[in-house]
Order: sequence, then C-alpha cells, then structure tokens
Amino acid sequence: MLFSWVKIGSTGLAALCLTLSANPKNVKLFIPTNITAIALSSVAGVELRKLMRHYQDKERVEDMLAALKDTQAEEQLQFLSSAAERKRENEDADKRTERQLGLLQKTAPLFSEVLSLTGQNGAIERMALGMIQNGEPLGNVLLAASEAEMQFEQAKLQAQIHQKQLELQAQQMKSASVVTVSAGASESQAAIATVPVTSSSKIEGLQKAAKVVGLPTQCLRVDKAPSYERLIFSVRTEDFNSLSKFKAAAKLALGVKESDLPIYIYAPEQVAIEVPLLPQDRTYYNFPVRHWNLGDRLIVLGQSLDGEVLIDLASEDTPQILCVGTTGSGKSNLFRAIAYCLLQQGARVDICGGKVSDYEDFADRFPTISMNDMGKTFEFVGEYYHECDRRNKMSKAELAGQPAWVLLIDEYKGTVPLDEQMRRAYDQQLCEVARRGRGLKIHVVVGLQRGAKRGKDDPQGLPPDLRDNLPCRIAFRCVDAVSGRMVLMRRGEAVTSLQGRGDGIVQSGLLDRRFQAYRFDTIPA
Ligand SMILES: Nc1ncnc2c1ncn2[C@@H]1O[C@H](COP(=O)(O)OP(=O)(O)OP(=O)(O)O)[C@@H](O)[C@H]1O
Repeated sequence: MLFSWVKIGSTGLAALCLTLSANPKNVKLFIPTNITAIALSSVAGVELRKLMRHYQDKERVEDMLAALKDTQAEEQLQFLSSAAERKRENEDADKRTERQLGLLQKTAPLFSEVLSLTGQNGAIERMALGMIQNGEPLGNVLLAASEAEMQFEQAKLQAQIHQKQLELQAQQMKSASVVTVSAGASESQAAIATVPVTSSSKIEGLQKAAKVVGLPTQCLRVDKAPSYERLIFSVRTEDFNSLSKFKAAAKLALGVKESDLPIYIYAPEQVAIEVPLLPQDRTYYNFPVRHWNLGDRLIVLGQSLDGEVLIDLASEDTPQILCVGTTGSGKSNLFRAIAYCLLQQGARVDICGGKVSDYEDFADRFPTISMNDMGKTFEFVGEYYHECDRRNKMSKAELAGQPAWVLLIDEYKGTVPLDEQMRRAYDQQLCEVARRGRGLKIHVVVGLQRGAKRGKDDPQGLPPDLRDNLPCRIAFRCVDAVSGRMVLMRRGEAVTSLQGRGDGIVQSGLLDRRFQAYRFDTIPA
C-alpha cells in the first residue's frame, strides 16, 4: 500500500517539476517535457484510482462483517430464548404431573368409594385406569366416575318405584270394588257404564303421577263414556298449585303428548280426569228413530255420560249455534243431523257453504230444504235479514204461525266476501239476523274449520260481534287450543283432547257436556 502511495507521490512530483521547468515563451503542447509530464500524471491518476477501489472494497468487507456479526447475535439470542422457553415448559409439565399425582393420591379413596357404591368395581375401575393410562386428564376421569354414580342413583330410584308399584297393586287387588251409578240416572244412561275400579295401567300411572308430585289420592270411580273414561280421584291438598303439577305428571304417565288431558274439579276434594279410549273401544250410536212434534225446534246431538244431549233453538240459551271442528272431526255429520231434526219439525232449512252434495238424499224427502253454492250465502243472508224486518212487525199470534227458518253456513270463512263494501254489508246483516232472529224463529248455525278471529291479516275470520250473538257453542276435535278457546266458553284447550268422529263438547249458559254425536249416515226411516 505504501509502495502505491510512493509511486503516486514520485510520479506526481516528477510531472510537476517537468511542467514548472517548461519555457513560458514556448507555449507548444507537444514538446517532450510536456508529453513526459502528462504520462507521469496519468500513471499517478491510474494508481490513485486503484487505491480508491482498494479502499472501497475494504470498506464493503468491513460492512459485511459487521452485518454478519449482527445476524449471528440475533440468532444466538433467539436460540437462547427458545431454550429458556423449553425449560420453562418442561418445568410446568413437571409441576402439572406432580399436581396430577397429588390429586390422584387424594381422590383414590373417593374412586374406591364410588366404585364400591356402584358395585361395578371391575368395569369402572378398569375404565378409569385405562383412561389415566391413555393420558386422559384427571377431570374427565372424575366426570366419568361421577356419571357412573348418577346412573347408580337412578337405578336405586327405579327399584324403589317398582317396589312401590308392587305394593300399590297388592293394595288395589284387596280393595277392588264396584261403584254404583250416581243418583238420578235416566233410562238413556243404560249405554253409559260405570266400571269396577281395577288396577288398570291408567289408574296405576295416574296414582304414580300423584305420588311423584306429593298428592295424596285414591281412585274412587271410573265412568265409561262413549269416547273416553272419566276417572274420579279423591284429592286432599291445601297446595292448589300441586294440581297443575299433577296434570303435567299425569300427561307424562299416560303418554299424552301434544293434546290436552282434561282434569277438572268434579266435587269437593275430588277431581275428574278424562282419559281417551282407544278407537276400537269407543261406542258409536246411529241416529235414533224418534217421534217429532211439528213446530218444535229441537236438535238431538248424541249421547253423553249423563244421557242424551238435546238443544232447543226455542230456548234463550241456545237460539243460534257456532260449531268448530277440523276435517274428519264429525262436523258435516252433525250438520246433516241438525238439518234433519229441524226439517222433521217443519222448519225451512237453507244450506250454504260446505259440501252441497252431502244433502243430496234430503231433496226428495224434504221440500223445504235448499242447497246452495257458498257464493249464494250473501243473498240468503240478505233474505233472512229482510225476513227479520218483516217478522218484527208481526203480532205474537201471527209469529206463532210462521215456520222456523234455519240458515246453515258451513265453512263460514269461504262465504265472507273479499270486497270490503260487500263484506261490511254481509257482516252487519248476518250479525243482525243472529241477534234479532232469536225472538223471530229465525236461526243461524255457523260452522268453522278453525277459530280464526277477524283482523287485518284475516279479513275472512269470525267478527267478535257475530260470535257474541251465537251463544250455543259446539266444538269437535281441533288441532290447536286457540280454536277451542275462541269457540268454547270454558276449558277451550280440551278440544285437542277430543277424539274426532263425533266426539264433541257443547256449551251454552250452564250447559257443559262432552258428547258422542249420533252417526247420521242415512236418513232414518
Ligand atoms: N257421530 C259419528 N259417529 C261415527 N262416525 C262418525 C261420526 N261423525 C263422523 N263420523 C265419521 O267420521 C268421518 C268424518 O266425518 P265428517 O265428514 O262429518 O267430518 P268433517 O269434520 O265434516 O270433515 P270434512 O270437513 O272433511 O267433511 C266420516 O267417515 C264419518 O263417517
């Protein structure tokens, strides 16, 4: 390096001396002195350039070395920190293992206690040990063991219940007795049987349910209605909330899922439970042949636990009828029976809505029946409305000579006009006919598939005014309790417990009966 500097210095100095020694008067460039000076300075320049490159390379190498040192330090740092982390983890794992071992030592007596309690030492012990060996956390092992304990408790409970059932059965076998038919039973009650209190599965189930909710009960009587059994239980309790708990437990015991299980106060300290009969155990009745008086307005509905159920349109409680029932519930059958009863007593009957073909066999037999498409209902309502006006002006004697007029509107919803103006007129006139008709021998029977209230969403629903003017309510099976609550006055949810095919409830004023409607397949001879 020194040699390079000496070389640069000497050549540079020589070039300077040559330049200074030049004659200022002779200004020619290419004289030997000048050429030598240029050559020497070029050599000095080239050497200088070489030196500059040398220093630049040196500087770069130094930079690279410095960078290399930095990276190595970082890597070393990372390595050291990860080693520390690993050490910490290992220490933690050691601590965990230590803790688990400690827990295991502490819970060993608990395990052995649980295992001896369950009486399944072998299997559960093996399971627990297997779980621990498989590295299962101790928490999971404990959980599995406590589940086993719970199962054991359940098994113990079941065994207790079974023992109680056996005791009850033995008691019932001893005290099985025939219960008498209640006083005042009429001839028509012959069809309704009161059966001996036996240890049937229903009674057992219900007694078990009562026991579960802590209700002291005893089955006093079983009445067999056409479509259900009415079980009368004695109940001694001051906690009336326990009745609703009993209902829930009874539903569970009898396997009643979505439908209602009617339970109601029957007498002081007695409740009645209506348990449905199986379809094959039900009793059906054909419409009876009977004597009719011209001018009467009786409707014969069917049979109940208290005998035949009749309603009289001439009565203040039952002049107009509202009937609800889903398809297959027996509503059309009842409408045919109603039409028949009233036609036999000389009434004019106009059938609107529903299936007109249902009345084909009536046409030859009864000249005062008319069967109309539902679109005509509006006109008939108008005619009945004017007849109300006409009869309203009559004297009592004149009115007595008038035949009863009965408008049967099945599937009411379909008869309500969609046009708002027409609908308003229809509502107003039908409501007036129902309201004024009761004193004018003019009657309305309205049938619905389900109880839908009139509203913005349902402009064809039943208006509250009309409903209020149809005081006799008949409900057959409905799929939802809402329909029952809308039509019936009490215990509306019971409609879901009805069995279909004529199993119905009639309510009006004080009347409240569950009945089996008479089957009306053909017009009685
Ligand atoms: N009182 C009854 N006794 C025995 N069977 C009945 C009775 N009422 C109806 N049924 C039977 O139940 C079925 C349905 O009856 P019905 O047609 O009257 O029901 P619905 O409610 O009017 O149904 P839909 O709206 O589909 O006509 C029919 O097979 C009918 O024979």
